[in-house]
Amino acid sequence: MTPDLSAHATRLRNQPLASLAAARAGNSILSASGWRIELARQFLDPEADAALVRFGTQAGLEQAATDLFSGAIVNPSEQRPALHWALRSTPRLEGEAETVRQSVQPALQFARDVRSGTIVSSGGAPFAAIVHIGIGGSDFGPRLIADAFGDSAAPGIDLRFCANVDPLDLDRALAGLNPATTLVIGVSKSFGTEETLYNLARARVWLEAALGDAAAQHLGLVTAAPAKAKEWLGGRDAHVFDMPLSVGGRFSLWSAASLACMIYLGADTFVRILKGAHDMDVHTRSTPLAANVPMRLALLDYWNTSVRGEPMRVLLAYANRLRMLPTYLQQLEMESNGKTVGSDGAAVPVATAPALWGGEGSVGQHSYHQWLHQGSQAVPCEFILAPDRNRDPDGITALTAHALAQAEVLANGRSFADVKSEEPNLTDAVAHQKVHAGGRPSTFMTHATFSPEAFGALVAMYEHRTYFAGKLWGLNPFDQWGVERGKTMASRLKPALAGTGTAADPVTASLIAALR
Ligand SMILES: O=P(O)(O)OC[C@H]1O[C@](O)(CO)[C@@H](O)[C@@H]1O
Repeated sequence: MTPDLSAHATRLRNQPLASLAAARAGNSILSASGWRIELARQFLDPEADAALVRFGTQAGLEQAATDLFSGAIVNPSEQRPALHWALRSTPRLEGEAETVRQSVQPALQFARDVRSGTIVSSGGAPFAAIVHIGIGGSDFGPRLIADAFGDSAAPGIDLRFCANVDPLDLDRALAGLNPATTLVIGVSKSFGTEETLYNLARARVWLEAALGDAAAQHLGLVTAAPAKAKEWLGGRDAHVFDMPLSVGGRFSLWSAASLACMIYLGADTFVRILKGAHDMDVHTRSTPLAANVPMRLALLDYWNTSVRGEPMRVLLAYANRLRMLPTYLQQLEMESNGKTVGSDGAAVPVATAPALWGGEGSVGQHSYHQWLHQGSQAVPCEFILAPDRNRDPDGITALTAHALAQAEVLANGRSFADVKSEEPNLTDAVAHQKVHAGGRPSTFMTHATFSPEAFGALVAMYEHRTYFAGKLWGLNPFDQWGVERGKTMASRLKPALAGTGTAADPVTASLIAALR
């Protein structure tokens, strides 16, 4: 961290956020793809902003963009480029990037064929249900898309998701479905994830019990490991789709991994999502740092977390369509930058990715907003206000008013004097309990006409932000070695759970003894 940045942070730390914000109201706006991003309520002023931009330039953010979009090896520990952006590129590309771009087409065509009735169930009836089986990046993205635009889904198709190895999850997903008209889609980039293989095996038994060999027509597999999928099929047939190796799981919602959504929502809606994301790619690769939305937001993350020491960021999605976005972004940002060792193997000298949590506005106001307003931590918040404009105007006005009010009160607070002047009959004891300290910084994002394109652009913005933030921390945002140890240990504990082995750790051993 440059002494320059920490000096600015110290200088601004005790300045009232309300006055800092008032001085910047309306002139600290970033915009791209129809998204307007207000940064006035951050502990920043023009000097600190300029210092951050200088820091970003020195850190090579613009070169990082060139590296990403030129297919350079930006994932050194796995020696891979990160080509998720190619999946949504409209212009033709070269080499591997073009292969990645083309990889979406077979899934889109399959979706069109299912919707048109060209592809039907083994008995000839149209598919009436889809069960998407996958976990992590092979689940959160498709689930987010399906939930965000489910109101425009094809009538007559019931889409269910299953991720957990808890058998109840699949039982619920299959409950009441008829195997004869159900399509099971298994998504696993590695085709090696225990939860997904467990659920897929059970689903296959469910299909085969009813359909015998015809079950193959009811099974779709999306993976970057076709050989493993073939082995798992054991000579059976199935619809198999490619998921490029150069696309990280948590960056894969643009790929065939979202086949279930392509069928459920229609290929056209999915193509609109890709178009919006591509639009954000064009902004990201062509806009100088100072006005580059993902780069500036990555610098803001570095500022709040590594310079100002904020351990978390709270995402408040004031749009029912985006109610699953916080969960999706938890994986994207925390699995990407939840690390303390750089891609060079050295310890990173500053705090890295903040804990990200949040939920749907205004629902969260009746839950954790009490903590946000009067808790002992003043955490940075991020508002996304993007309701459908063509719905009941009273509701839209109310939602908008609540989002604006929350951001204002978090920043400006409410003093004891304000409380007493507005509610003079209160006892001092109660009046003090109504004081809001304020000083809670926030970013406020709005979009005039939320749409599949706006959605695509938003998610792509977060992807690039995550990449650039990883760059500022000197991390490799595309690997996730930290998830492996738990998986290894889980398989090592199974013999002890079965009573045919022992657990090395005494606490685990006593837990197993109690469980058995
Ligand atoms: O798509 P796969 O290979 O089944 O992996 C699922 C998820 O598991 C992880 O590897 C974490 O365990 C994620 O990165 C990934 O999205």
